Parts: sequence; structure tokens; C-alpha cells
Amino acid sequence: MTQHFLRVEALSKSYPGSDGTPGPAVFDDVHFTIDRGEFVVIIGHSGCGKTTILNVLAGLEQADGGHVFMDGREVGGPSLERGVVFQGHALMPWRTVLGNVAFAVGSRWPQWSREQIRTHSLKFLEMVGLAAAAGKKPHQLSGGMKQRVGIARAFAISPKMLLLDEPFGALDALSRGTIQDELLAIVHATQQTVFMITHDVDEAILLADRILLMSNGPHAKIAEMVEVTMSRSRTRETLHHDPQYYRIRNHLVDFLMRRAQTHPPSISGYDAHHIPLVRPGLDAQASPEMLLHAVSLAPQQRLVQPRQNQQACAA
Ligand SMILES: Nc1ncnc2c1ncn2[C@@H]1O[C@H](COP(=O)(O)OP(=O)(O)OP(=O)(O)O)[C@@H](O)[C@H]1O
Repeated sequence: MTQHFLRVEALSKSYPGSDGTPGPAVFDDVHFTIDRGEFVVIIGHSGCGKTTILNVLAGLEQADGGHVFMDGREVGGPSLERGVVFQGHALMPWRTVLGNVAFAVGSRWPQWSREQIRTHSLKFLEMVGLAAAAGKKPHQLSGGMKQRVGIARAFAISPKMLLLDEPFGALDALSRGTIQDELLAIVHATQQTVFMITHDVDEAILLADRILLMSNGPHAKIAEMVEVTMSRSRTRETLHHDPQYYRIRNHLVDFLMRRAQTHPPSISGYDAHHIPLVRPGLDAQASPEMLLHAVSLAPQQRLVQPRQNQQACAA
């Protein structure tokens, strides 16, 4: 049997309603795996449970049912083996940029000397172009710079896995693009295993090896997996020249606009243990009309579950 680096089995979670009684499962019967060095992105409408899943992988939250195994061991709580980057960068405001990274590095390798910690931290600040800002405090930085510190800090502890929860969601398009490029360069250089949440389908296609499509809650599921079959050396500049890009994008948008509302078990042949893997990029049958439709959709729509589902989720 193949040993996957990360194995998620039968995960489920519900939250109590306002009257304290258990609510319906936000998601249940969630199964997926991630291989070492793979970059996996999850997309789905707001409220379907993506952040909850990421928090369970991080060990920050407990699932009601199911298991997460990483590198052969069950995840039971937070650990420096996993680096987490949130949309809100969570920097310590009283520490400098270098101090924020050095604190994490010192916690990871308590036996290291001050000089070792400093040199190692600076190396990662350099990778995100922030060596010159090492002495600044977080309030002196732009949003993009703060997010870079968060990324440098997460990589600097050499985590076995990096968990990114919409890390670029609050950034303007220009900063977002630059940091995406930096992230890709570091991920490729370090062969880092990554699980990331985004609402941006273009970001998903640029960064991911595989994209998990999550259906709407309650009882949300991983409905399908999309393999990004374009060359891993793709860049923001070249992405749009590849016909595969439009096919993949169209497939993702079609899922979010139309198919996410369909409850997967009602799809004939659906098996939560064996999620269908599709390669729309290689589907040369996609009509020019479909491709045009994909291009004309706004690139960074924030996708929100239809109202009745959100209420059902919160009920
Ligand atoms: N601590 C909590 N207590 C009660 N309900 C919660 C809690 N955390 C999350 N929820 C609910 O669980 C559901 C899933 O939330 P979650 O944040 O995981 O979704 P999401 O898919 O990440 O959404 P978004 O894309 O908007 O970040 C939502 O309906 C949310 O209101």
C-alpha cells in the first residue's frame, strides 16, 4: 500500500447552535491524502469548512470524528512540525521583524546559539526580500511585508508541512502576485509539502499540483480532485498562454457556480473514500465557447454559499 505523507480519514465536525444543542455536521466523511512535496489547494464556498479542516491538520482544533496522520503519526495537537500562515499575519507587535522570526527559530532549536538563530532567521528574511527591514516593528510594515514575515517565519522552522489559510487574501493584486512568485520559488527550492486555502481560482491553478473541490455544507464533502497538468515551471506571465489554463479554470468556476450545491452522495457512483481525480487541462474537447466563458468571468470572485445553505450551515 502507498504510504502517503498526510492521510485524512473520515473527518467530521459540527458546532453547537445558539441554543447549545449540536448543530448539523459542517462536513463529514472527508478523506484525502497528500504526498511529500505536493502542493495541494482546497477551494469551496465560504462556510463549507475549509479553515476548520486546516485547523484540524494544524492540531489547533479537534474534529468530532476521524483521524489525521502525518508522516506516520497521528496529529493530536499543535507542533513545530507544521508551519501555519493565516490571512491576519499574527506577528508579535513588540518584536522586530527579525525578532519575530528568531523567536520561532529559537523555539524550534532551543540548543542553538543566538548567532546561529540570527543567521538562520536572516537567511529566510532575505528569501522574501526583507533583510533590510529586519530591525523594523510590524506597525512600520505594509500588509504585504507583514505577510512576508509570516511566510519567512513559517519556512524558517523547516516544517514538515506548511498550512496556508488564504495568506494573500488581504493584499492588493500587485503585492499578491509578487509574493506568490516568492512562495513558489521557496516551495520549489525546499520541496515543501503545502496545504493551502484560497478563494482565487487563478492562484489555485498557478500554485497547486492538485486542487480539492469542496461541496457546500452542511455535510460538505470533497467532491472531486483536479490535477493541474500544466508544467510545474509555470509562471504568472506564461499561465495565460497555455490552453490548459482555460480548461482548468473553466472546470473550477463551473464547479463553484453550479456543481458545488449538489450533494456529492447524490451523484451516481460517488464514494467519499475514492474521490474522482480529473484532468480537465488535458480535455482538448472543451469548446472555444466554454473557454471564452471562462475568460469573461471575474478573476477574483469571492464565492459565497447560496443563502439558504449558509443558514442551514449556521443552524
Ligand atoms: N468556533 C466556532 N463556533 C461555531 N461555529 C463555527 C466556529 N468556527 C466555524 N464555525 C462555523 O463552521 C462553518 C465552517 O467555518 P469555516 O471557517 O471552517 O469555513 P470556511 O469554508 O473556511 O469559510 P471561509 O471561506 O469564509 O473562510 C461556518 O458555518 C462557521 O460559521
